Amino acid sequence: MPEDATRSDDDKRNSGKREDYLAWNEYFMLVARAASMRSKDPQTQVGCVIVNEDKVIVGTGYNGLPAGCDDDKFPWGKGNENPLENKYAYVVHAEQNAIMNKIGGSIRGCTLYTTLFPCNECAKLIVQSKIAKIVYQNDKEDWRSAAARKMFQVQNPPILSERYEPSGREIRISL
Ligand SMILES: O=c1ccn([C@H]2C[C@H](O)[C@@H](COP(=O)(O)O)O2)c(=O)[nH]1
Repeated sequence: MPEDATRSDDDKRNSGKREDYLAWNEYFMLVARAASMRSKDPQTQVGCVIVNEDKVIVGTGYNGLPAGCDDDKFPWGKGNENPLENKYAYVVHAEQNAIMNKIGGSIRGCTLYTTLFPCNECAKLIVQSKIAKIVYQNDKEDWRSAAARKMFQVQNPPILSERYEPSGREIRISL
């Protein structure tokens, strides 16, 4: 029997590659979005992915408490007069976690995908790590992101930042 006779008609017609695969930007932003879903912050969930020049993910993170700090015992609010009772005193930012969690050595030249444009504190670490480019989804456009942009722009070469262009693709995943 010829080998071809064992293949279904569908197989024979579909001899090319799939065309609706995720684009790289969609893929990395989707992973950043998935990471953000681990956050316990009731207001703002941020996810971040660091990708090297070979398009390999070398770090991921989301905003959460430092190791050993119980999610149920530390505050998640932000309106308390006592700074010790606000989340800001404790939360590690998504970008900070992704940088801290990176596998391997240097992340020089990597691209950082984040669901929220980095604040000034994250920007300091991004600059020091020699990350080359930021792809972001949302921007609070406050003084913190302005300070971050200022630090990115004075680098030589500047750290590029690009707003993620939504593709319009909808993904429904049952877990
Ligand atoms: O670059 C950033 C900026 C902020 N975050 C985290 C820190 C907090 O958990 C939230 C911000 O909370 P708001 O209630 O919106 O002020 O986002 C981050 O991970 N990365």
